[in-house]
Amino acid sequence: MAAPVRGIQLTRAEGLVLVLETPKGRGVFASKDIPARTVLEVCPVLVLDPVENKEYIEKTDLYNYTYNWPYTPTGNGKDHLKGSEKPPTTTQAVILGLGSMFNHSNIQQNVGWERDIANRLITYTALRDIKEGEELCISYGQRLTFQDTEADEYFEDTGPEDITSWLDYTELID
Ligand SMILES: C[S@@+](CC[C@H](N)C(=O)[O-])C[C@H]1O[C@@H](n2cnc3c(N)ncnc32)[C@H](O)[C@@H]1O
Repeated sequence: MAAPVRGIQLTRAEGLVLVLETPKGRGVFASKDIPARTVLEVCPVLVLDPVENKEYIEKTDLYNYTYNWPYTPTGNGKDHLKGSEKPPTTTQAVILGLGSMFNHSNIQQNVGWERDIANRLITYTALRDIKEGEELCISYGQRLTFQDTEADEYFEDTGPEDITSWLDYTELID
């Protein structure tokens, strides 16, 4: 009998489909009801060298797919960004698997994610019960690199009385 394989358990929940043409490009949707707290996907990540990221990746479309990731300086001085005396403590990471396909929503965020720094993984989990047909969305935060298709809805939802949201909104369209 073969020895058991030791490794990290990878998960992809059932009931996830990739829809190719949505107003946000491709997106992940539920093809069946998904209960809250379901682990949707465990994604390995590729942590980028900060200098390579700055010099190359940031100039490509991949820039729109990377996540912030902590960086431990090598100590060899080769990871200093141009003009900086100190090595960076953060870099960017490319998320493999379905992780890179989750679109952003401020108003319908239903997926949370957590970094596992030591194992270079991200785990995506359902934040609430998700109904068949819903898009699965994470929040990218407030500083977006594109025009949010839901920005108007977000504004209508929060209203100008809510000064914090108003400021967030103006930041998005700057
Ligand atoms: C990580 S990718 C997500 C997958 C992407 N839709 C695709 O087709 O490859 C991020 C990109 O998706 C698009 N996107 C994500 N959320 C969006 C939103 N709320 N409004 C408009 N575009 C969005 C933007 O083009 C963004 O740069």
